[in-house]
Amino acid sequence: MPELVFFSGTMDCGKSTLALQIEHNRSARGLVGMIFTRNDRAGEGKLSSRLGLVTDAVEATDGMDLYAHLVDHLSHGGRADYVIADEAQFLAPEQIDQLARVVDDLGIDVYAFGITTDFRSKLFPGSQRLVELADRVEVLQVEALCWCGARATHNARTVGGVMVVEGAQVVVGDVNQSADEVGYEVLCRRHHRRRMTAATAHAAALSPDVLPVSPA
Ligand SMILES: Nc1ncnc2c1ncn2[C@@H]1O[C@H](COP(=O)(O)OP(=O)(O)O)[C@@H](O)[C@H]1O
Ligand SMILES: Cc1cn([C@H]2C[C@H](O)[C@@H](COP(=O)(O)O)O2)c(=O)[nH]c1=O
Repeated sequence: MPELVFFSGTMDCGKSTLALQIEHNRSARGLVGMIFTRNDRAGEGKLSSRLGLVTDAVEATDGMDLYAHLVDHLSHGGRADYVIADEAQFLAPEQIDQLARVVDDLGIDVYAFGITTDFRSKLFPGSQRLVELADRVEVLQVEALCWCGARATHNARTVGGVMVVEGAQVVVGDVNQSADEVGYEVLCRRHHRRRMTAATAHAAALSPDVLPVSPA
């Protein structure tokens, strides 16, 4: 049975790498995929991983009907044995419905990859719809870690290393950004709730308030 599978996890846990591996393994066996992406850091129409691999993809723009795109492709003699959708959190809920229709009406497997929640721990609309519709939700096996060593479950947005909680839901960016840039850091829930990033934890550890005081 064809499936809609949602591979989810925090930022930097290997989702795009897995998407590229699935693409590689299938194309090595002569299968042909249709790859969608949206707002990849490498630029429009790219699916990239931090391991340095990148492939061309179809940019899923606002209002684009992904089901109609597939039907048009197939009816013009194109082939699609499976579909990959990376950065699926950025897709509109209607586009997730269209991907479900690809599975049900065209009998094609769809593998979607994305982060579930934003920097405020709120579901992205596209991810919410995937959780609602997917046949399976798979959490990636490679755990991203919080600075404290616990499993990272949340995405923090940072400015100069300090966690922020105001701003637009969508701001394309990366982890390990330099000091003044807007960036992201993955944290465990405890430290996300306390807004404690690696930089602020380090600063607190250096503060005289928390240093052990030797008796005079
Ligand atoms: N220099 C490196 N050496 C080995 N693994 C790396 C290196 N850089 C990144 N990675 C791996 O790549 C993962 C990020 O992969 P990526 O597919 O870009 O993540 P995602 O799409 O989930 O944001 C990291 O969690 C890590 O496992
Ligand atoms: C938490 C969060 C993330 N984003 C952006 C930042 C990146 O461009 C992508 C995630 O990409 P990755 O391959 O999973 O690292 O999402 C955002 O726009 N808003 C957020 O709240």
